[in-house]
Amino acid sequence: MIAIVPAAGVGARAAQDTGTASPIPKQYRLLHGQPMLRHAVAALLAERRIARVIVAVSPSDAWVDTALSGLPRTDVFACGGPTRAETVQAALRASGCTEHDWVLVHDAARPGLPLAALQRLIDACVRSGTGGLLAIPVADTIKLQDNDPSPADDDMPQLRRVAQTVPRAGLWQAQTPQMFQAGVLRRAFAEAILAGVDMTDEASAVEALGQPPLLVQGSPRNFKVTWPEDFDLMERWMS
Ligand SMILES: Nc1ccn([C@@H]2O[C@H](COP(=O)(O)OP(=O)(O)OP(=O)(O)O)[C@@H](O)[C@H]2O)c(=O)n1
Ligand SMILES: C[C@](O)(CO)[C@H](O)COP(=O)(O)O
Repeated sequence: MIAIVPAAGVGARAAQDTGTASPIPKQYRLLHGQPMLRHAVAALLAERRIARVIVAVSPSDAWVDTALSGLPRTDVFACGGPTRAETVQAALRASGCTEHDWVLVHDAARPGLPLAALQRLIDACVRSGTGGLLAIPVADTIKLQDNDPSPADDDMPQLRRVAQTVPRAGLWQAQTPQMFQAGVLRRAFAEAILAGVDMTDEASAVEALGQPPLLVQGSPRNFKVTWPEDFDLMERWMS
């Protein structure tokens, strides 16, 4: 069993408060004294069934060696692509995994993964022989925006209205890790590209193959650090 950590993003949304692109991608910003990426990799290494963690970074990355120095069972590939899906696909190609090897894909931007949640996912997938993902049931009432925002001006930001309330029963928010056998993932990526599926996660590619993944209870702690204010929130969880 291996893990792939896509870490080739630029963190544009997290840099929005600065008004300019952050000079350092979010996965290298410090949380509780260590780079976010190091926390994400260490969370995977805590599970001994994961034999190896592959971290996929941008070919122009200048930070990864320092961020991960001294971590065992960890390899870095400079195979990052323009999208998360392309980064994961390139890492999978480079991994040398055989058809039936289990692969867990976990965002560098989710440094708070609890060991218990990781173990729930691995146990459920291995016992059932089916791929799956961590996810949490939606807790809020869900609104769909209309398509007609008011124009923004100096005094007033752009305002939107509700088009409708979407029933939330049965809706889950997808997290990572997402765990599949390497052969399934390879076929899913290849077919999703041909069919033009918008792959924001691995599960959507596998769903398009007609193989429904398992939904395994994730954790609020495992949220994706995406916006500027998320760093403070994650710091608080970690302390
Ligand atoms: N071309 C890309 C884009 C994203 N990722 C990784 O995919 C994960 C989830 O993506 P996200 O949180 O959206 O990160 P960014 O793409 O960096 O963020 P943004 O969309 O705000 O720029 C992150 O670990 C990110 O580094 C990647 O490996 N390759
Ligand atoms: C994979 C993921 O983290 C599941 O929630 C998410 O889809 C990544 O999306 P992003 O748009 O790349 O942040």
